[in-house]
Amino acid sequence: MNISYAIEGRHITKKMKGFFLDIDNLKIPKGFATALIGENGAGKTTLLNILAGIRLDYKGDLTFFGQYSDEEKEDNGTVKNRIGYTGTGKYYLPQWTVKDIENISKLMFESFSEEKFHRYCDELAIFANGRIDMKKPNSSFSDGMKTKLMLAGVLARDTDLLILDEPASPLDPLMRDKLCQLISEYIQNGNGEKSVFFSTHNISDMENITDYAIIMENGSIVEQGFVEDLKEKYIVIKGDATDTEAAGKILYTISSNPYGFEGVCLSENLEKLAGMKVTKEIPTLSQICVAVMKKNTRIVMR
Ligand SMILES: Nc1ncnc2c1ncn2[C@@H]1O[C@H](COP(=O)(O)OP(=O)(O)OP(=O)(O)O)[C@@H](O)[C@H]1O
Repeated sequence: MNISYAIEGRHITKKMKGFFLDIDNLKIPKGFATALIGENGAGKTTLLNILAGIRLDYKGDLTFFGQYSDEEKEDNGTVKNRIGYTGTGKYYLPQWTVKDIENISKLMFESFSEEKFHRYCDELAIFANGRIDMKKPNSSFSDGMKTKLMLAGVLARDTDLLILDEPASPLDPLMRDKLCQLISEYIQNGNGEKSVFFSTHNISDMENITDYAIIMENGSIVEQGFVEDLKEKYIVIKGDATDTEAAGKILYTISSNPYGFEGVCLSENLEKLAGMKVTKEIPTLSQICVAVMKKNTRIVMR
């Protein structure tokens, strides 16, 4: 597969008190949905803020759309217009009404379409009665509604890259499903040119639309790849209690009870389990992520 990249990063570092972001090689493939996964405090928001241009105090080199450096992105409105961002913080001021958000978005972004904004407000069920209340202030929306309003705002523009920081977290299950549908449509309508990079703790909910996954731990990337490749690299193993101890020495991660064990194994180590009575399963992305996070976490897991 000939892959090009929406974002490439080299030696991205950012030092904060008690935390060091240190990413040697970052690649966000173009034309795909990439999930950024990691435990609390791993550095996901810090990284996304650097990529979105919210945080500029970092070291390293970034290239956007295969040609623009980060400085060029900051100086070049065209590049910024191609990127949409939603965050977990206060992106729209509390006193802004929906009309203000619409007017300010129109001023800031050439491609912002009122018609699309209204359509996405409608699709995302931002207004309970189905009628858009342009006078409603941002402060009067619930957290989920605020996130949906931000999503309607970015989707109303003609962008090539969406950077979404935990878009699913405040959404109800129905809206998570809707979010997946919208991300999927965005990628599909882009003919290989549009990409989405989102962080999430809701791996199972977002698994269906995730093409590429990046797993972070303590400021660094500890695993990344296309989901289909990761599902070949790792395998789920289940076996009897009599083999728990021996399997524990081979498996990547293991959990056990008096009846048996379940764990994740690197496929390349599978032959080392020869002689044990085990069953094998293709892992879900969620199982891979939990295994990689367990393996790399500094938290003591019982
Ligand atoms: N403004 C700041 N000043 C000092 N430290 C900060 C600041 N912002 C974040 N940090 C620290 O940087 C580390 C990474 O934080 P970050 O918000 O990027 O993690 P995260 O992976 O997004 O976490 P979560 O999943 O909980 O949202 C944490 O240790 C955090 O305390």
